[in-house]
Amino acid sequence: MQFSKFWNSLPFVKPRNAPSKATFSESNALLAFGNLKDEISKHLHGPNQVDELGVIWDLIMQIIFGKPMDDSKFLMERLIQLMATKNSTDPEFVHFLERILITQLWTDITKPPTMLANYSYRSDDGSHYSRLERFIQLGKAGSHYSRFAPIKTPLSKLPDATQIFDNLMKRDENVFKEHPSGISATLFYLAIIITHDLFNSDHGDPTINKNSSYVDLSPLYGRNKAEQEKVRTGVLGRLKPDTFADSRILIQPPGVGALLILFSRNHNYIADYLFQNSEDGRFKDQNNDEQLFQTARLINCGYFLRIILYNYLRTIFCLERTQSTWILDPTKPYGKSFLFEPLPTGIGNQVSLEFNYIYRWHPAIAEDDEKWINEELKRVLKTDHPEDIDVETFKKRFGEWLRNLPADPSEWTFNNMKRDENGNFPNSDIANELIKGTEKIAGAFGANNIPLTLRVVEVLGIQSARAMGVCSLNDFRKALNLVPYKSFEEMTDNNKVLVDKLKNLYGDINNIELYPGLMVEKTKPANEVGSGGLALPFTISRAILSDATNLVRNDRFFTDDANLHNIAYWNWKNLERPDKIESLASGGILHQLILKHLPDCYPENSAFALYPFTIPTKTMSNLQERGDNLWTKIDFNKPNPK
Ligand code: HEM
Ligand SMILES: [Ca+2]
Repeated sequence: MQFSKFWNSLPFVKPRNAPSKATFSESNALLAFGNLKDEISKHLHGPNQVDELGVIWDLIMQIIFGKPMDDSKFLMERLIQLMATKNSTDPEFVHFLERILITQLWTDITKPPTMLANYSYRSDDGSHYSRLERFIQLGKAGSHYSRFAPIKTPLSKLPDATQIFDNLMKRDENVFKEHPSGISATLFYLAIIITHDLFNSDHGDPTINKNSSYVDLSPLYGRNKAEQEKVRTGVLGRLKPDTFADSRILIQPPGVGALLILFSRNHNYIADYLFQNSEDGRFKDQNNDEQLFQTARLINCGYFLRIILYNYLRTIFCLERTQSTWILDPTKPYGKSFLFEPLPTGIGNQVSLEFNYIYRWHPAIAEDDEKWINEELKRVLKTDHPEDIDVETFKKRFGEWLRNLPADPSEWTFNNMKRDENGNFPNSDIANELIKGTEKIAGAFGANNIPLTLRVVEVLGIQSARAMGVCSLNDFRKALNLVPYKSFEEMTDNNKVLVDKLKNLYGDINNIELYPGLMVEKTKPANEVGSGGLALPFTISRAILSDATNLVRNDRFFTDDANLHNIAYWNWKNLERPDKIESLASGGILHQLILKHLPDCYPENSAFALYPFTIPTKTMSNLQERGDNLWTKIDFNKPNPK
């Protein structure tokens, strides 16, 4: 309970120096408390006075500071005795004590309830994540996007979307700008899995998100029952070999599919392990496909989250340059305390339109991947010039291509990789894509670094945003409680060329649309601990943290229901390597999947396994910054799996 609310609820306290209005200072609060204690003691008489005051005071402190109660002291019982004896002589005082007691009892139980006895697994389509009957659809696949920011300034006389792309966003030929913090393409392969988990806009109605609003590995497991059934074997909770559900991954650079296959293999490893080792014997029954599948999925999603927190976010914060293994963990419980309401967990989530645009990170595409995508798009869109295709033809041909894929995803392939007789891709093919991804430097954020071949995708994005009434960059900033930009100069860090272009296209700083604005605004300084890992555009760098916190904290399978029973007492150390390897990883987890599921492809101490999200030369210089000798224990050579 908030202190000020509690304070105002007290019936007779008129402290000296108490704050008169909503303003609050801790010293005033303490003074006021002194007064409260005096006031209470006036109502206590006889030999037990001091003792009784102690009982009441302990209870008040427990309510306010959320301290656990030592029930061996029988506080509750003694308070009841006190109330019973005083009721006839001092009813007002007893009324006050009752209020304290009832307040404590009432706040003990979370309202509305945050855990239910059923639905302990992730549903196939993201329904039933919120435990409130009214909200069981929240974030379900096929829902509308939510909207984050209201439109305060109507946008007017907007330039043609192609003009915006060509002037502000297009990567000029042979002018690839490298990422200033040495981030590798592999970091963005993970980012692509995250974004394809959260966003899947319906071409027919872009206000609809065909995916669930939860980080639940839907690229692997599918977005509904039909998709999920296609990737499952129906036996012992296993997935089909090296199979994933989201066909959109097939036109991504092959490293994205390779990374997703690590999670596919990880699922089967977990399911097999549970079947063979379940401590409480719950998987004894060989027909128990469903329970094994669901439990393995919960655990696999747990690995996904851990990799996001311990590898991805740490690299984004540029923490590898320090000896600290700190992570920002949005799942932490924060209970009742002095000044704060408990911070809810597991309440459900629905991603917004605006965040779909916040996460379009096409400037980061590596130079070599750009070439690859261009060839893919030529094939998929049946044209020699994907950059010139119009939006309607793009939707039509992309749709056709998706529909013509084999119905069974275990027959899909990418980058011409061949499955063996068991249906698996060769370890070395998967490893090589990840290794190449770590070798490739990503593109820098900021203006004019989006591959030309994605022109139609960008034009479609800008046009859809207009049709749906997405707000301006400044309105978005206001909604996030960031000061709006006052001038083009401020927004671009005085980049004259950009200022001129923006003036010509938009006229007024408040007229700049959200998405083009995000792609053009100034970026955070590179290589600085805090946010310099990704060196994102200012507004994006702030927004993704709010979004990530909500996504993770509001997912009950990462919080309230992430209990040991639901995951069959899985030991998270299961995939750990020997201590001497773990001590090289700065707390990272991803190497555990790489080394386990791609055996004999990497030396155990390879920078490519331990730090896949920065190019190896950069990993070396980052680690050297730490001031210890960790870097000397790491093998920076490119592995050569066969
Ligand atoms: C590396 C190569 C990439 C390719 C070939 C690619 C391709 C595409 C395509 C074709 C679309 C339009 C999809 C549609 O309208 O159906 C799209 C949208 C999108 N892309 Fe990318 N992209 C790439 C990288 C990235 C990266 C690195 C991110 C961010 C981490 C990203 C985030 C998004 C998002 C959020 C959308 C909107 C999705 C939706 O609304 O359904 N993409 N991308
Ligand atoms: Ca999802």
